[in-house]
Amino acid sequence: MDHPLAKSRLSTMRDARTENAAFRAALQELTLMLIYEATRDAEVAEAPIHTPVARTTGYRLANPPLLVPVLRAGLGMADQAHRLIPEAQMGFVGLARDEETLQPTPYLESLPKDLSGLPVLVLDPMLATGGSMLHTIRLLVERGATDVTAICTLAAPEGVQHLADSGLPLRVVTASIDERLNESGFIVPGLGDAGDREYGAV
Ligand SMILES: O=P(O)(O)OC[C@H]1O[C@H](OP(=O)(O)OP(=O)(O)O)[C@H](O)[C@@H]1O
Ligand SMILES: O=c1cc[nH]c(=O)[nH]1
Ligand SMILES: [Mg+2]
Repeated sequence: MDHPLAKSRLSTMRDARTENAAFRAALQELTLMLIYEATRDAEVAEAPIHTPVARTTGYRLANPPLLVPVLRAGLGMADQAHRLIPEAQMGFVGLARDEETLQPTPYLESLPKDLSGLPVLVLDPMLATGGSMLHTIRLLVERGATDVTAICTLAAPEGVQHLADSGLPLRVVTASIDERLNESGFIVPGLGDAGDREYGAV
């Protein structure tokens, strides 16, 4: 997504001087824009409605998606996404990346059993090596999902390539593909550890 307002919110998030509360606020506003972009081609159902003046056609999402925030950092996107799509169901995945191996360690999985026919929007601000997103998407595909969109505020080229190489059915909506990963697996220039910047260091 390329939009001046998205760039402005992402810059607030990147700025090391931005405190937790302002970081969460900017993430919420950017989430609104990313969800708006991700649902641009969503199927709509029509039904006749009456305005105070005339009869016209009303629209709603034909097949509301499942929202899946990846804890912790994705939790900061969940309420905003739900506000935009209140009829959506929500599932949860909890992962913490091992600082040495960079592999995701799963600690929570709360998803509907059957996802066939259901579009899924995965919410995680960061796509770095792509390991956490791939783990999450595999859980979804195992349950029959065939239409998965990863919503990330920013991504590393290495992570995008990792997802592309997986051959899994997915697309990525992001406000930026940054330069690279550094030797510690952090996105450069990035914004640091998204979970810590939302909620404090663990
Ligand atoms: O693409 P990857 O290399 O897998 O890295 C991305 C993951 O790292 C962050 O979570 P983290 O493990 O820091 O957990 P947190 O949200 O609890 O801080 C981020 O929110 C992603 O889930
Ligand atoms: O730069 C990064 C990489 C992984 N996870 C984060 O929160 N930030
Ligand atoms: Mg983190």
